[in-house]
Amino acid sequence: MQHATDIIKLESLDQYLGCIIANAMQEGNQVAIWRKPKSNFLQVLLDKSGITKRADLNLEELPTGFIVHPFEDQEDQKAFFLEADSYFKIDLNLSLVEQQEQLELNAPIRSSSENAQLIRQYFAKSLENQHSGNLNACSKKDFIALVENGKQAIREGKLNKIVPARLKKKQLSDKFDLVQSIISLTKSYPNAFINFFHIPDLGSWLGASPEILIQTKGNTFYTMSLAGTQKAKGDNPMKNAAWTQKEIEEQALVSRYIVDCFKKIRLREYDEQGPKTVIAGNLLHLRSDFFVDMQATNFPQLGSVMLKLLHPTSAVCGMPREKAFEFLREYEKLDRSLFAGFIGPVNVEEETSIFVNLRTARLTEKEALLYAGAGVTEDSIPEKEWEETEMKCEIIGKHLN
Ligand SMILES: C=C(O[C@@H]1C=C(C(=O)O)C=C[C@H]1O)C(=O)O
Repeated sequence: MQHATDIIKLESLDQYLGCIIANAMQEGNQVAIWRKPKSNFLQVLLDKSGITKRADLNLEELPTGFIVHPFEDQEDQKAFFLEADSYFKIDLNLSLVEQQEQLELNAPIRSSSENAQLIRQYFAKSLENQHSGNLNACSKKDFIALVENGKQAIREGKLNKIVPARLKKKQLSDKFDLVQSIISLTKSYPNAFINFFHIPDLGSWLGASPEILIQTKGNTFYTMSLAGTQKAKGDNPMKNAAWTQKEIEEQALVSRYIVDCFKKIRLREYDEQGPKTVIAGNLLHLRSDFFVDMQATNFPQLGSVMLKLLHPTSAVCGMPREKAFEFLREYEKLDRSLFAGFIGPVNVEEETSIFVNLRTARLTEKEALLYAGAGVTEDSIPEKEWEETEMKCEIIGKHLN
């Protein structure tokens, strides 16, 4: 660690963060930066090995790190894993000087605009050679046809629910500054999991996920079912929210899916709370919370067991899962890549918090790729599902300037 006194030479937290990210990229390191919901800390983890590692999903046995798993099941049943060669956190409520003892600065000091330029150079130039699947933005007409197709499959009894997704592209302006985007996301979405990660082989992703896939902390296991979407309106959007039967059913299907996973492993003692209305950016969702005491139920590895059973949940894929997956492969044709996969810190400060990779953007030198899906049931109105994906894309899109 370089002497903390150098930190005094920095003007702001933004400049500090820029120095850390730019340097990590320049050195070929993998980096993950996140801010957990309702937290004041930006957590920073660097893997300096230069190797893109893969790890088993036995979370309890993993060292401190950050896990990244694509939407699609992996043949080797492993995930990408950044191992913490360096880990520290920044208190967003304190000045740099007040916390200099806790911070690292192994980076040359550059101005914020130099950092922004440098960071951008390390975003992928083009994705064409990294992808076998479709990387085209989806038109409104095509998405509506896809939703109609899904409704038809539901009417024919092939599916109960399907979650088609689409890709939207947004040009990045010359003044795009990753650090400004990260900071503005942390300020705008206090309830979200704000994340940025850069893995040279996988690219650079920035997101604000509202959805925990699994969390373990002490003896408590937690998961949630999150579905049903409407725009937050008025001064007191939570109070004004009224849910239709379509949304209530859509969310209930996700809860049922979670309970079915518990049943598979004969876990009977869990605490289910909700559903209640929650806010994510300018959207409202319905959410139920599930808690399990891992000690009382004698399930110390519940985090790993449930991770393997839950992903992909019917909130991002559909139900029944296999049929929904086949449907998406045939009709959606999108290479979802890491979108709707899972990401998050593993065994960091004795806690594992893995989120569904939603409300996310893949950053390339010139443009951002935004991904969003919408839960379709028999009663879906295709035009409204399109609008829902537009709003979901905007959650990240409007912070990329
Ligand atoms: C698929 C997405 O979100 C999921 C789908 C939702 C829905 O269909 O209403 C709501 C929350 C998420 O579980 C997305 O953000 O792209």
